[in-house]
Amino acid sequence: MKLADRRLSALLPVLVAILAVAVGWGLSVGLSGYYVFLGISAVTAIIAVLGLGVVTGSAGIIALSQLTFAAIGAWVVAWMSLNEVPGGFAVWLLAGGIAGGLAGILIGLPALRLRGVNLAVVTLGFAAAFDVMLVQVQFPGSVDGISVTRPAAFSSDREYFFFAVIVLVVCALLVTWMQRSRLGSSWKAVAFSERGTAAVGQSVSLAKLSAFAVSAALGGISGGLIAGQVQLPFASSFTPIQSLALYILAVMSGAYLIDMAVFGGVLWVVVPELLKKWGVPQDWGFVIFGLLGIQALTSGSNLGEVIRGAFRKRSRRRLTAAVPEAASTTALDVFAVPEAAAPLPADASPVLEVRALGVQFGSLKANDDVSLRVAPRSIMGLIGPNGAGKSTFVDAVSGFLPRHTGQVLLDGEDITRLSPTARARRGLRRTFQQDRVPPQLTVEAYVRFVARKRLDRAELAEVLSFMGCPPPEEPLANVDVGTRRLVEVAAAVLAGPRVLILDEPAAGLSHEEHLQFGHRLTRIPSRFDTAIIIIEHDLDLVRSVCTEITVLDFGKVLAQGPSDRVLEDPAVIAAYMGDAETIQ
Ligand SMILES: Nc1ncnc2c1ncn2[C@@H]1O[C@H](COP(=O)(O)OP(=O)(O)OP(=O)(O)O)[C@@H](O)[C@H]1O
Repeated sequence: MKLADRRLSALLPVLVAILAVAVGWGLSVGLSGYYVFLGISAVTAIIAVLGLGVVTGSAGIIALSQLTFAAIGAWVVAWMSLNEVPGGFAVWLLAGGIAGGLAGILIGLPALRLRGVNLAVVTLGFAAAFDVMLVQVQFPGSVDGISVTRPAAFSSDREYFFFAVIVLVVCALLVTWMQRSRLGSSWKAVAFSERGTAAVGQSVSLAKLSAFAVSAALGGISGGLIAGQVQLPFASSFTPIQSLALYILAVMSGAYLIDMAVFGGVLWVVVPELLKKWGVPQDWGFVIFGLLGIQALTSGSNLGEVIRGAFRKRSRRRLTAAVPEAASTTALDVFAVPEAAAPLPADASPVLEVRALGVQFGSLKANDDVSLRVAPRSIMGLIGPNGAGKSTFVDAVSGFLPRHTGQVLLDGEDITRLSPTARARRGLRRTFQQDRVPPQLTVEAYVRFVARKRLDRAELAEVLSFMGCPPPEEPLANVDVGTRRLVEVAAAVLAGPRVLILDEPAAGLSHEEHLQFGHRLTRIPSRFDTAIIIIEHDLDLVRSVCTEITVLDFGKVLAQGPSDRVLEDPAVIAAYMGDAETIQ
C-alpha cells in the first residue's frame, strides 16, 4: 500500500466521524420532534449493537445480556443525577459505562471456561435475574417522579439528540481504533482459534475479558443515554427478551463492521415503527428479528459479509495476478546464504532439549521416552508414519498437553510447567496442521499480531515477498488455505523465535512448491537466529532442508542423527515407508 493510501486509511475514520457529526447536527435541526426522539433511540441502540459487535462479532462470544449492562449504566446515571454528583451528565455517563464494563468483566469470567449454549444460558440467566431485581429495586428517582437531569447545553430533545450523536461518534472511533490495534487482532484471533491465539503468546483470557468489558461498557453508555432520553427510566426498557433480539440483530447485520452496527441500530427502531404504522402489534418485531436471525445463523454469514464479499470477488482477481510477482527471486537474494549448522557436539548447549517426553491417551502411549537436542540455527526434521506421535510431540513441547511427563528446556531454562502463552513469549513458537490464521485480519495485521514487536514495514514486506505471501494489505479472507499457511510461517519467523516448530507447513502446496518452500526455509535460521523443527511427509523436502532428523514410530524414537544416515537406515525405511525404493 502506498504511503498516501496508508495515510488515507488512517484518516478515513476521522473524516467519516466529522461527516457523521455534521449529519447529526443537520438531522437535529431538520427532523420533526417525533423523529428526533426516535433518532435518540436509534443512536442508543447503535451504541449497544456496536458493543455486541465487539464481543460477538469480533471475539465470537455469545452474550445475551447487553441491555442488562445498559440497565446498569442507566441506573448509575439516574443515581448520580438524583444525588447531584459533581461533574455533570458527561461524567455520570462515563461512570455508567465503567459500571457496565466492570459488570461485563464479572460476567465474562465464566466465559473463560464456557462456550456455546452453556455461555448463552449463563448470560441470559444473568439478564433474567437482574431484570427481576430491577423490578423490585426500581431506578433511583423513578418512584418519586424525579427525572434525570440532561446536560445543561443539550437539554431539549433536539440538542440531546446531537449530544447522543457526538457520544456515538466518539464510541465508534474508539472501537475502530481498538479493532485496528493488537487488542482487536486478539479478539478476532480468539474467535477463530483459542489454541492459535495462545500459540502466538497472546493471553486468551485477556482477549475474551477485554472484549466482554468493552462491549458491556458500550452497553452501559447506551443505557446512560437512555436514562437521559426518557428521564424516568423503567425496567421494561431493558428486558432479557430485548437483549436477545438485539443480539440477533447484531449477528444478522455483522455488527463488528461499524456501518452494519449503524444499520442494525436503525433497524431496531424502524421495524417496530413500521409495524405500528401498519397497525400490527409492535411485539411482532421480535418475530421478524428472530426470522432474520435464523436466516443469518443457517447461512453462516451476515449482511455485512455478503456485501463485502461481493467487493472482495473483484479484488481476488487482482490478487491472483499479484501473487506470482510477490514471490520474486530478487527477494531471495536479499537473504544471507545459509551456513548449514553443524551437528551438535555432545558437550554443546542445545537451544531446545527434550528429555524423556511421555504422553499417554488412556492406554495408548502416543509419546514414549522421546528425547532430542536441537542445535542453534539448525533445521531438524521430525518424521514418521501417520499416527507415529509427531503432532502429539509438538503439542506437548509447546505446552498444549500439560500432563506429559519428561522435561522441556529452552536455552537451558526448564519450561516444562509453563503455559503455551508463556512458552511462546520465551521464544518457542509453533504452527499448526490445521488452519489457525484468522480470516478477519489483513496479512499485515496478522503478522504484527503474531510478531508481538515493532516491525519495520520494509522488513515485513520483504519477508512476506520472500516467503511467497500476498502483499501486507491483503485481507486473509481473500487468501487460499495453502497460502495462509505460508503467511503463518512468515509471521512466526518475523517474531524471531529461538525455536520454531512447523507442523506440516507446506500441506496443500504442489511438490514443486514444496521444494521451493524448503529452499526458502534454509535461509531463515541464520537470518533470524532461529532453530527450526519441521514435521513433513515429503522426504525430498526433508532431505534437502534438514541437517538432522528424528524418526518417530509408535510414539518412540526409531532413529536420530544426520539426515543422510537416518534416511538410509533400514529400520527407518521398513517402518516409515515399508519400501526401500520409495525413500531413496
Ligand atoms: N486427544 C487424543 N486422544 C486420544 N488419542 C489421541 C489424541 N491425539 C492423538 N491421539 C492418538 O495418538 C497417536 C499419535 O497421534 P499424532 O496425531 O500425534 O500422530 P502424527 O504422527 O502426528 O500423525 P499424522 O502424521 O497423521 O499427523 C495416534 O494413534 C492418535 O490416534
